[in-house]
Amino acid sequence: MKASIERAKILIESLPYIQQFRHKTVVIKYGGHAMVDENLQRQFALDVILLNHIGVNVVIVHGGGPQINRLLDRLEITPSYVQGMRVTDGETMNVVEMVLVGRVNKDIVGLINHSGGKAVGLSGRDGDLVCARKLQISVGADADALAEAPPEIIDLGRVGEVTKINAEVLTTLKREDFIPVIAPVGVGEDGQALNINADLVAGAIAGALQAEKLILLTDVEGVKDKGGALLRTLRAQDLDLLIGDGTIAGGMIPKVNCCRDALRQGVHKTYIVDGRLEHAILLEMFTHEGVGTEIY
Ligand SMILES: Nc1ncnc2c1ncn2[C@@H]1O[C@H](COP(=O)(O)OP(=O)(O)O)[C@@H](O)[C@H]1O
Ligand SMILES: CC(=O)N[C@@H](CCC(=O)OP(=O)(O)O)C(=O)O
Repeated sequence: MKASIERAKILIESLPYIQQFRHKTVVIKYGGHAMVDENLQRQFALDVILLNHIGVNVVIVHGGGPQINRLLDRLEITPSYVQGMRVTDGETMNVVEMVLVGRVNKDIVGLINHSGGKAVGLSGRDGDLVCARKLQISVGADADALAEAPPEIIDLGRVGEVTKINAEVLTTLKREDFIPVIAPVGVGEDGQALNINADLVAGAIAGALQAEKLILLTDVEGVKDKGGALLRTLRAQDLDLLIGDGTIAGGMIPKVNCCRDALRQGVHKTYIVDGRLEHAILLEMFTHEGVGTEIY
């Protein structure tokens, strides 16, 4: 009986959070590195279903970088990245779309539905949900180079940046209480597929939906300082300094930038959380201490 009363108390402790998040939109980015094993994937699906059942509008955007690399490896294609973005030629684009839309997306949808939820899989090409243009990045001259050397424009191939989110398809799904699961492949101006970093898609969708929260699940406890200590909070205006001095690097750069953009677009709160933690989403949303790093 004592244990049952304790369980009831825990449920009651969640009440303020349930009241706070009911009817609010929460966008969760499920990174490829966070899809560690079947047990964790099941816990992720259960967290999402619970949120949906208590009236939270959950939208999932997933990645799948490591999963793409496994197939590229079998095809003997060597992946390459510039500033955390995959260089994507035509053949690589086919693999990206096959893996993200055909495999990873369907696995997540299958898991949620098999566990009692109602998920629908989409890519950014469905209903022109994620419109994009070709991304061109410039790599500045480094500190040792001549000051007048112009920055080099790098062509990443079929890599996109989001230009517009057509959210009608998401509002239609929401009316029937479906959980959208979105693969980060966008539609270019020529109607062709563009490969977009999943963090950037999640941020843009959170902005378009004016989400209450954007939660990025990854494979570290959160953003760390130079000494490797977890930063529980981080001001958006301090990000450039930390990127400039190399404290924030690699795949963490698009993550923090997408949190900053999302905040600018009106998203209320943004978090970078360790997806390797069981029930990471519930811990972040339903505990006073929270987990991971909040960027505000
Ligand atoms: N300051 C930092 N704090 C934490 N992680 C960092 C930092 N700078 C760079 N990283 C790296 O960013 C990685 C997360 O990015 P990425 O591997 O692209 O994740 P995902 O696959 O989840 O999108 C971490 O595993 C870590 O190696
Ligand atoms: C342009 C670009 O880099 N696209 C990413 C899309 C998948 C992704 O972002 O997956 P994670 O979140 O698991 O890293 C890629 O091709 O890997």
